[in-house]
Amino acid sequence: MTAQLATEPTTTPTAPILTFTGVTLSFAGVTAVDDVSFEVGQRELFAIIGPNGAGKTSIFNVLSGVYRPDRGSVTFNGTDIIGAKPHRIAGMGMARTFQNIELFSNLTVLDNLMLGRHNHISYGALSAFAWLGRARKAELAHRAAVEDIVDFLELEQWRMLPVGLLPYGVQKRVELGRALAMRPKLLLLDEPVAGMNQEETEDMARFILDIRDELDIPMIMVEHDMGLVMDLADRIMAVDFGKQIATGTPAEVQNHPDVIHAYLGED
Ligand SMILES: Nc1ncnc2c1ncn2[C@@H]1O[C@H](COP(=O)(O)OP(=O)(O)OP(=O)(O)O)[C@@H](O)[C@H]1O
Repeated sequence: MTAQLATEPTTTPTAPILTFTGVTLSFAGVTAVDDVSFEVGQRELFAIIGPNGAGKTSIFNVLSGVYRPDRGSVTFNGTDIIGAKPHRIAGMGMARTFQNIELFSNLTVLDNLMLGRHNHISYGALSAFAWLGRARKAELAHRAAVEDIVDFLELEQWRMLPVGLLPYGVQKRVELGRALAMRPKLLLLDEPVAGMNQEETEDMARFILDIRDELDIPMIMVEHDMGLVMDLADRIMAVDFGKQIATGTPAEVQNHPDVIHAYLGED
């Protein structure tokens, strides 16, 4: 991996990249997130688990600025982000993949990845005209960064093909690539292996670990595949009916009586 994919420095090496403190979010009559608190370290793969309707997507939507919580605070890289618009939070370096693939299916892999660079392309039409050389140089740098991602995620054979023609598992990988193209300081993965077969799941697991260990990008992952979560996550938070019921290492969370109860519905 070349320097093209390296992220800019974060606040201090030991400060958490994200703090989520006492957050509550309600929709008419439903408390989707109920006084939830957690922190994510700068090299951490943090997973959020819980049964359907537990509040996982709502937590992601608070993080990425889609919903403003009723109470609580959220800081990202040392900055309070409550009330910030999604594009601003994305511009600060929080990238997200979605449960349902959100790519331009008739554009090629390379073009979809270039769109991920969008928030780093800082020259406007006028400055591009006045500083054509600089703009060209920037364009070349963006192309090089995208080619790095193609190598990293082993997408070479598909790079010039329209995304809509690719197998499902490869499309999910391209979506991950588009998030990486933003040079994120934090990556939110929403069910990264949902709908994948065994082989695709194993490939994705390998890439997620490489992102943490080689690119040093912290991640928050929502995932229903318990085997994957237990294998990959450094720490896990379990939620049920909007409440946080356990937070700890995979072994701690897996054996927690409230987690077993939430999943099995019995003691
Ligand atoms: N926009 C909304 N309007 C009303 N209620 C909502 C809205 N979004 C979520 N909810 C409710 O909040 C609760 C939490 O939903 P959420 O989608 O966050 O759960 P989840 O853990 O992500 O579930 P799943 O695993 O099925 O994706 C549910 O009761 C849901 O019906």
